[in-house]
Amino acid sequence: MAPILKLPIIDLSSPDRISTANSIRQACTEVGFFYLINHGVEEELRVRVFDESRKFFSLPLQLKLNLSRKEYRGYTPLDASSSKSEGDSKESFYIGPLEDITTQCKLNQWPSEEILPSWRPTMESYHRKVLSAGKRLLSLIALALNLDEDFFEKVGAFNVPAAFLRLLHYPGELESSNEDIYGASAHSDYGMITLLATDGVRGLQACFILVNTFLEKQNQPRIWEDVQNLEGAFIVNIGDMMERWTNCLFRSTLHRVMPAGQERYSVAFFLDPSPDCLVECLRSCCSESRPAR
Ligand SMILES: O=C(O)CCC(=O)C(=O)O
Ligand SMILES: [Fe+2]
Repeated sequence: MAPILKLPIIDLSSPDRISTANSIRQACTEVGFFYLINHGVEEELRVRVFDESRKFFSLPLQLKLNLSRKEYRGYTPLDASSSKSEGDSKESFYIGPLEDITTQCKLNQWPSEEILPSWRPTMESYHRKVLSAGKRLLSLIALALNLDEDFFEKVGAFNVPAAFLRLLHYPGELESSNEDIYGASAHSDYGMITLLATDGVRGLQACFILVNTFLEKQNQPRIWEDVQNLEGAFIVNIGDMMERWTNCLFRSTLHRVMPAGQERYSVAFFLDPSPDCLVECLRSCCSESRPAR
């Protein structure tokens, strides 16, 4: 059994924004993971998203394959989700930005209304709500970085945010006893922030290492700790782009999903800046003694 990682709890609705920002700074510099509570996404909506996700993944494979992933939107079956030889035992479905001034909004794929009538409105509603929570969280993250609260808005990160919802299903029964098969093998997320909801089945682990530079990370022994679910909270983690944006002040922490011997569902929301937003070392994160990397 891996030790349990104790994560800080951040209250998105706390009136004391300065102290919340300080807690976020500590969480992001030390672990790169925290729980987010009072985020405004109703429990009832989360339950519906998981219900609809279960319904979709229970459909016959051919129906799911009709929505095979194109332009980062749609269905990825088991075994094809990883390019690594070890393989990840999961299937997934991506939903991209909903409101988009480019053609991107037409790229989303939706299961037919005859088969899953509430699917699209449920996912759209969740996408909008989590995006709104994510933007509010980023205003606190800006404060945590000694920037103006509306910094990310001002630099255009929210013009057309690259906000992707990823529904995940880990089937549980493994066809192989191969120890190299994971639910999701070790990775860091590539973007700004991720807001993750799980069904409570264990499996998620984060890797805690003391150093925080890209090269040094490769050579460190990996110590894995369990990230437990906290009822009603999002598990938030920092991605690689945010690590770079902050000159490696914030950590993009390696994580993975171990097979739990049980079916598992999760829903990740990856919030990245608008593609036209310039990402360059934040002025509050560099100094003479800490030059931009
Ligand atoms: O399923 C999970 O708990 C984590 C998923 C994840 O890390 C990802 O999709 O990037
Ligand atoms: Fe991840």
